[in-house]
Amino acid sequence: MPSLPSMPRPAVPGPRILLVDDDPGVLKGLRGLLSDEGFSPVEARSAADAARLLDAPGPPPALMLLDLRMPGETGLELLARLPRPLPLPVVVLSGEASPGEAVQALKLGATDFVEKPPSPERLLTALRNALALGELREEQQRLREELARPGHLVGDSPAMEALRQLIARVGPSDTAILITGETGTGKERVARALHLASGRKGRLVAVNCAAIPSTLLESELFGHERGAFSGATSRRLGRIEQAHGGTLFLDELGDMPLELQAKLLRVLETKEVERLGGSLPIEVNVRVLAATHRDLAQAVREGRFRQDLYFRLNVLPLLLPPLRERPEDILQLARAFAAELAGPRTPLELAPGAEEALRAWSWPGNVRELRNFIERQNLLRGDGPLVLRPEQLAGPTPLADRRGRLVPGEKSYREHVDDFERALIQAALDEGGSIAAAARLLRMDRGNLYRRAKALGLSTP
Ligand SMILES: Nc1ncnc2c1ncn2[C@@H]1O[C@H](COP(=O)(O)OP(=O)(O)OP(=O)(O)O)[C@@H](O)[C@H]1O
Repeated sequence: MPSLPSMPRPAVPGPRILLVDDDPGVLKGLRGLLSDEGFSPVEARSAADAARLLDAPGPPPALMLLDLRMPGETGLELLARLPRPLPLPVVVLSGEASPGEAVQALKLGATDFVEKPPSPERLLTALRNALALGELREEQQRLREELARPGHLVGDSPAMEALRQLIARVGPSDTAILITGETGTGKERVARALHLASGRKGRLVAVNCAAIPSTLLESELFGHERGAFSGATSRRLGRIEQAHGGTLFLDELGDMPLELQAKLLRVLETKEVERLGGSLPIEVNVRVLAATHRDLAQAVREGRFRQDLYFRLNVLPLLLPPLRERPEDILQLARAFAAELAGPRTPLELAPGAEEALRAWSWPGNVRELRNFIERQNLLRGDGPLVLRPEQLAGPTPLADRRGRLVPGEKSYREHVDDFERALIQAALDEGGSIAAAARLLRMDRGNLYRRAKALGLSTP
């Protein structure tokens, strides 16, 4: 076969750089330098011209190189009136006489400044760094928006991909679903995603069966008529009725007392609920989602969980793997939490070894622990960048070491207190073997202990 003559490949246009300078000589020099380096320069002879170009429809240039001293509106004035966050990264060009103005420009959001006349190496380095930072910020903004979407699950690991597909498939059905997985793996978030995928018009009503004392759980779920028991001064709708037309999410179902399990099974089978003290069953249309970090099959064998309810809920089991089994998700989640907590203008930086340390850490509190970790580092950074370092991942201070040497600035007062509290609660959980026993050991309210343990990233027995 005759070979085709080779066609010249069309050049891919490089990033568009908006050059703003009133001096035609400077513009000419910059244009030559940047074109040779593969950029596509766009020129403006005044701040007003630049503002017009930025207002034009279509995506803005990738970066603006802005002279500060110009007749009419100055570079600083232009910078000050641009929307926040800045629509593009800005590097300023400042004459030697204007270091104060350069500092002012940085305060107004410019990424860097280069003195005039610029050395080509310095200028190109500044442009490349600013472009890289701009890309990072865009990525942060995208992650932040993703995380803010209710029910959105961050993570591209095969396990998360499979989970997303499963949610899309089973979300729209009315089948009850049991979501299992260690503490903090995202069970509640998955429940939210399932509710959104269901298209049901009603609300998602969540009940945490471990946080509500068992004596109150029944009236919380089923509601009561006036006078049903002492203190029932008026009729109250239970959570099951509140979820009518929507989804009832029973979190920590493994902690539901056996008698209530029987009542719940009846609701699932008859689609009716009876308020405490009421005489008539009320029809309800609810989709039930349940979650637990316990091994329910084991609980069934031990007689702590009803087998019939387990079978009824386990038609579509959905298992969330622990974070340590999907290390590909760790960095992506960390970046999403950083974008959420520190804002898109403070990208997450990783010191050498940090990525390895993040992947190597066992994350016993899973995604919640990772989020708490990023939140802590964000609080500690003050005005500085959000940098993760391997040594920040050293485990909680053991109780016995709490009188160890203090390293200046290493940890805040709050972090020391959290470390101490974490170790104390962990010790009580180890000793007691259950939330109730640990709460007794610490003479603490059970619900309160449960919430503190969660907040500190501990898994509860
Ligand atoms: N894939 C994910 N993407 C984004 N955020 C997540 C993801 N998984 C978990 N999270 C976040 O991590 C935190 C813990 O998640 P969640 O409360 O859903 O866990 P859980 O498994 O229900 O925990 P528990 O068993 O302790 O009740 C929440 O802030 C949640 O938004």
